[in-house]
Amino acid sequence: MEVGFLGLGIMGKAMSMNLLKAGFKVTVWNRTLSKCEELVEHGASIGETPAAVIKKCKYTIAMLSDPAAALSVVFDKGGVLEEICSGKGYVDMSTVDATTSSQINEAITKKGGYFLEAPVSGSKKPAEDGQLVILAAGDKTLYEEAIPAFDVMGKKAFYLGEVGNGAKMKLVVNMIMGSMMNAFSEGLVLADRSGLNQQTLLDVLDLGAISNPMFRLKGPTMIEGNYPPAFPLKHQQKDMRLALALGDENAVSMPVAAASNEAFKTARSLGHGDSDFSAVHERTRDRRRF
Ligand SMILES: NC(=O)C1=CN([C@@H]2O[C@H](COP(=O)(O)OP(=O)(O)OC[C@H]3O[C@@H](n4cnc5c(N)ncnc54)[C@H](OP(=O)(O)O)[C@@H]3O)[C@@H](O)[C@H]2O)C=CC1
Ligand SMILES: O=CCCC(=O)O
Repeated sequence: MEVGFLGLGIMGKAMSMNLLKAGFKVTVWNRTLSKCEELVEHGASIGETPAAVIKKCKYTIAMLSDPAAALSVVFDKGGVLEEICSGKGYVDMSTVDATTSSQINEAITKKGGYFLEAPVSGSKKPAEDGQLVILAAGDKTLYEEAIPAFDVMGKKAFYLGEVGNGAKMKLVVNMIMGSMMNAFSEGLVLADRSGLNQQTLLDVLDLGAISNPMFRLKGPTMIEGNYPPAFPLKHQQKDMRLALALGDENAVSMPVAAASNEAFKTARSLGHGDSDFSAVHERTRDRRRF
């Protein structure tokens, strides 16, 4: 199957590589062209613009940083809308808000194309291992046609109904994750400052009811003060911001998420935006501030 792929960041690179390895013919595009090289070495072709990729492929997947990027790739010059037409499917797997997804859906369907949003749970390693959890919503036919690709990229795909539901589910999940990360970070600092061994705290947590893969994976590197980017902090803060906006729309009070968003914003302002989101720990343990 011939598939287009737009956006070769941490996630897009791993996901498109898996498609190539599984035998898909993949045409890639990335704003920074040099990121296409490794994919080309593994057999991918390059499209010069998003429009060129759409023209060549029946199905195109996008994995872009945020709503501004997702909209730009569709609506700007050389964008998806220039070539999308009847019989072509566009699957946006970026984490965006429901309004952005709906705008893209409307524009694509107006031109005869069909659209699916399909944000994912799971980070760099699950993307490399084809173990993502896919939260799809939108055109049911396109969902069914995308299953062979979803089976390569993920371990489970959910179909959640109308466009917007995938985006909302993803934001709820990441809002919980971001709040958990802040509580975890505060716990590590509290243990340390009150004279406890942080590794022992990790061992205790791992044996109890709140044991989870995130604490297990991030705990040791947070203790070391090491934050190699798997999920960039700037994207986690974007997700907290979008989740809080969803809370506003639905009059849901979320003081824990709001405080976590402030912590991520502070960490961004301290220069940790491109580090892993666990670098919010640098803000928590900064003695000059707290
Ligand atoms: N990393 C993770 O663990 C996870 C991330 N996500 C979500 O997936 C998406 C991608 O994440 P990730 O791969 O980590 O992010 P990266 O920052 O590594 O990659 C972002 C991609 O978006 C492109 N991009 C950014 N702005 C623009 C623009 N204006 N026009 C065109 N392209 C643009 C970048 O191009 P360029 O190379 O030129 O900068 C790059 O290809 C995000 O929505 C994120 O929230 C979801 C699950 C897990
Ligand atoms: O959006 C990023 C999610 C990261 C994860 O699920 O581990």
